[in-house]
Amino acid sequence: SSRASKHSKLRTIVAVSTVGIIVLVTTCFIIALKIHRSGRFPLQSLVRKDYNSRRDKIKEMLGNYGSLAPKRYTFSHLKKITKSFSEKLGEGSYGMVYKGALLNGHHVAVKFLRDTTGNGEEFVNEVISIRRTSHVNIVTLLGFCLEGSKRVLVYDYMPNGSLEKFIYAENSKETLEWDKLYEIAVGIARGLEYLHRGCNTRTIHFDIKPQNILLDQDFVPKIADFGLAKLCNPKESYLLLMDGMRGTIGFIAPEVFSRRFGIVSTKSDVYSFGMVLLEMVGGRKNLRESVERESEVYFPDWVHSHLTQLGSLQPFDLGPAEHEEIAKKMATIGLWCVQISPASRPTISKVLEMFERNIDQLEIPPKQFIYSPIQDDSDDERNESRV
Ligand SMILES: Nc1ncnc2c1ncn2[C@@H]1O[C@H](COP(=O)(O)OP(=O)(O)OP(=O)(O)O)[C@@H](O)[C@H]1O
Repeated sequence: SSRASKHSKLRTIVAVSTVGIIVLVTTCFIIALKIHRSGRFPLQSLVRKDYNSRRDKIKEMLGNYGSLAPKRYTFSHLKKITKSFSEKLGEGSYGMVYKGALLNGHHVAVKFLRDTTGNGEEFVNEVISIRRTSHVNIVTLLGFCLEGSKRVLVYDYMPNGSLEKFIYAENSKETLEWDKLYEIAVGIARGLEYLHRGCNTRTIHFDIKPQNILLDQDFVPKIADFGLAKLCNPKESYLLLMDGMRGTIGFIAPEVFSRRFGIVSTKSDVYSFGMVLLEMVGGRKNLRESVERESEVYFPDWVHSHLTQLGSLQPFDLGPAEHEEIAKKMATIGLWCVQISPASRPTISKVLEMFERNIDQLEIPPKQFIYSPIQDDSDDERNESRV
């Protein structure tokens, strides 16, 4: 019987302690819930404080630039102005691009960035710097959206799309006249000169190619995708650049790939610009591809030998003499820009000077051997920076 009474005592103790623990846990839960509801829960206020201080910081950063600051859009607003992202303009290495119309009717291109780097403040800093890079030949960034992991840029919409469409046009309606092509070439060079010399910080674009030259309603060229390499994962962007080279051979300057020097400079942009010029000359009649396919001659070499041996660009059917002059001028400047050694290439300001001259005042550069080893001209490059 003493064992039975011990058992019953033990059961009582266990029951009482269980009830005690349940009461204690419930009480703690109710107290925590009350504090939470009152908004005085310390952890919650810490999180809120941090969120508020980041929001205030971003507001302050934008406030410092007054009307020059990029506009901040909410995601729901972007959804509304793009009619729930219904009109896709395309997809590039940085993400999807959709067409939208602001409430005042102004058309915009809304670009979703994927694989972005840095925190919100770093993102806003870069966005401010892109916005401040303002020039008639650079696509205008109007604003951005930053909500959680969503990072979106809002640009002016360019109704004539990219230069690529016109260079390789099959349809004669989409072919641009030589004087228009020439104006576009000069416009791109002006935009590049601004990036290299005119804006607050010397800037290398890294990815000048016809797809990144957009045309407004009057065919004024605007350099696009400027500054994005800094906003998105750099490793990824670098790999994408390499893809770009494979896809559109020669647009990335050879030194960008040189593991030996790893040096890029404003002259790397000049190289890409030269390739764009040559594409404009050769692509207009879709000649480049047929030259390379039929003769296996690298197109810049083909242009070089025609200019030096024949003094003309036959078999182009260039029409009036002034067209031939424009084509020869663009080709000659293009050849100077694609010199293998960055030191032999002109600066972009020099390129603009060359555009001012007559064709007979322009020398044809020495022939280049694209596969020859790259010289170490790192001393010549005062403006260089490392990849
Ligand atoms: N501001 C804009 N106005 C009109 N169309 C645009 C604008 N920005 C981009 N697009 C179009 O959206 C598509 C995707 O552009 P995006 O710049 O993202 O990629 P891309 O330049 O084609 O390729 P990559 O990013 O690899 O250089 C392209 O067809 C481009 O012409």
